[in-house]
Amino acid sequence: MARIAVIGAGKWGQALHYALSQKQECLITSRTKRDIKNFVNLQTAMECEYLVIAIPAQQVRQWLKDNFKFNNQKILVASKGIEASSGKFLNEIYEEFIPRDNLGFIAGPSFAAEVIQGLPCALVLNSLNEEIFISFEKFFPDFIKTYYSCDVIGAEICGAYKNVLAIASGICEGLKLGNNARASLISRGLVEMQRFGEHFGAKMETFLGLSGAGDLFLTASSELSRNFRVGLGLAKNKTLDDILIELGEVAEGVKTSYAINSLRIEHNIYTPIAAEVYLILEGKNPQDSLKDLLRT
Ligand SMILES: NC(=O)C1=CN([C@@H]2O[C@H](COP(=O)(O)OP(=O)(O)OC[C@H]3O[C@@H](n4cnc5c(N)ncnc54)[C@H](O)[C@@H]3O)[C@@H](O)[C@H]2O)C=CC1
Ligand SMILES: O=C(CO)COP(=O)(O)O
Repeated sequence: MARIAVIGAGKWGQALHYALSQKQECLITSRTKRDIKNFVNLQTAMECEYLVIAIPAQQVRQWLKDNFKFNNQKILVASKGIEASSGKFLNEIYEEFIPRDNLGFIAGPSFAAEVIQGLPCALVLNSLNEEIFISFEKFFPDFIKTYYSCDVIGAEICGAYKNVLAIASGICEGLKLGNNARASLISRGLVEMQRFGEHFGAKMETFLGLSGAGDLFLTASSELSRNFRVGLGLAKNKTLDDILIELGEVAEGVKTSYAINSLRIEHNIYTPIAAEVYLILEGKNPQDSLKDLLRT
């Protein structure tokens, strides 16, 4: 009987399933049946001792309410985002259903498209309980190097915030503002997400490591990123609806922009880039955002 299963068979779930199948049998399940080796129904997957959950952040609460039965499973959360309706971080939502000692969170630069080809990558497994890291690290294949961190909130904020900054970077690219502008945007973005994280108790070093700078540099500089491509579309004045239909996959930065906008107002945090991304999603002209960013 397999001990580990991936829940969610989107791009990231499938890539993690490929990686976790290298050393042992790994099951996978999703809402719709897929033609993937070791695809099982949800009930069978849920019987595994170790679960990796890769469903979009905005669906997590409802999915847990409707489907999850806690049976002392150890869980790695693979999603990156903040719940827009409540401004809650994913660890807060999961902890409403599962004891925190059973939870871990994946962070770090990791395009699914490269992981599924077995290309080398480094990930951080974050948990308040180091035993979760010790349990899961042995499942990962040789082409993935895993690191441990106990900074769950820092990892959560890095993974969510960098998606919003990737939208900003895609806009910058789409407007053909040049390499200088993009480097400035990314480095100011890193300072901004660090400031946001500090407010919520994140460790500053997390922002300079794989989870922060690593994932931000990756996502904010490549068309492989869905969030970056949303930015490219916005710069071309496409409607958000058209961009998301064309994308056909989740771009977490969109809803997370709304969550960050509510949190920055509620907690009075200075987040100029995320604020402009939110306004552009609400219809502001990107050129006007640029002028405002250069002025403030
Ligand atoms: N694709 C990537 O390179 C990476 C993605 N992630 C994160 O992983 C999460 C999932 O992303 P992808 O798999 O790439 O997205 P995707 O758009 O490829 O797939 C999303 C999956 O979630 C499932 N899903 C949607 N609504 C659901 C619901 N209500 N209940 C259950 N399942 C539902 C879909 O059926 C689909 O299988 C996101 O939070 C993303 O930020 C993290 C690291 C890398
Ligand atoms: O999180 C990711 C890589 O680490 C994937 O980013 P996108 O969701 O923007 O494609």
